[in-house]
Amino acid sequence: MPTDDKQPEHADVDVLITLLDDVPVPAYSHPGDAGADLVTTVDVRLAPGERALVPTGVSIALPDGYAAFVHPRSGLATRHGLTVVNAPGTVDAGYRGEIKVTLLNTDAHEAVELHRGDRIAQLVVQKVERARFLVAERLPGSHRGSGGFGSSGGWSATT
Ligand SMILES: O=c1ccn([C@H]2C[C@H](O)[C@@H](COP(=O)(O)OP(=O)(O)OP(=O)(O)O)O2)c(=O)[nH]1
Ligand SMILES: [Mg+2]
Repeated sequence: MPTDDKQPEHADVDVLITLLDDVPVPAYSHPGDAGADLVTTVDVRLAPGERALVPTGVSIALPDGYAAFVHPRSGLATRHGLTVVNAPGTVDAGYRGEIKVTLLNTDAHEAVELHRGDRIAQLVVQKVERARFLVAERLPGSHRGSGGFGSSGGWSATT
């Protein structure tokens, strides 16, 4: 079993990983962090409004009952408007391909330049429930009912 100094001393789950490139094992920056950072293996330049599918050089085998979610990094989002189009991207337990990140430059004016090795997103490993969907004639009542999409107010935007 490969080991890495940066791996947390106490982990909740072991996840097998293969490194498809010369990249670091995804690491948590601080104890207690939820997301382990993923890097890009390529240089990318995203024009305003442009998106790209960016390889990370890692593939993983999650245990059954887990999924991993590809989240944006808040610093890149705040400073450059860089986000993950499908945030959070879902990595299924059965997926053995390379994890990729669909980055989007939401900035209206500035291009974003990323270089090989830059940390571009973070991977959150979580337990997930699988549901059995049971078709019913009608659903049990609830306080919310069918209200949604701003039904609780607190919305000052006008169109
Ligand atoms: O940000 C992401 C999202 C997904 N994936 C990989 C892992 C995931 O298990 C697979 C499929 O993702 P998803 O189910 O979201 O995509 P889809 O468009 O429904 O494709 P598929 O028909 O293959 O399920 O793609 C990534 O590498 N990065
Ligand atoms: Mg799918």
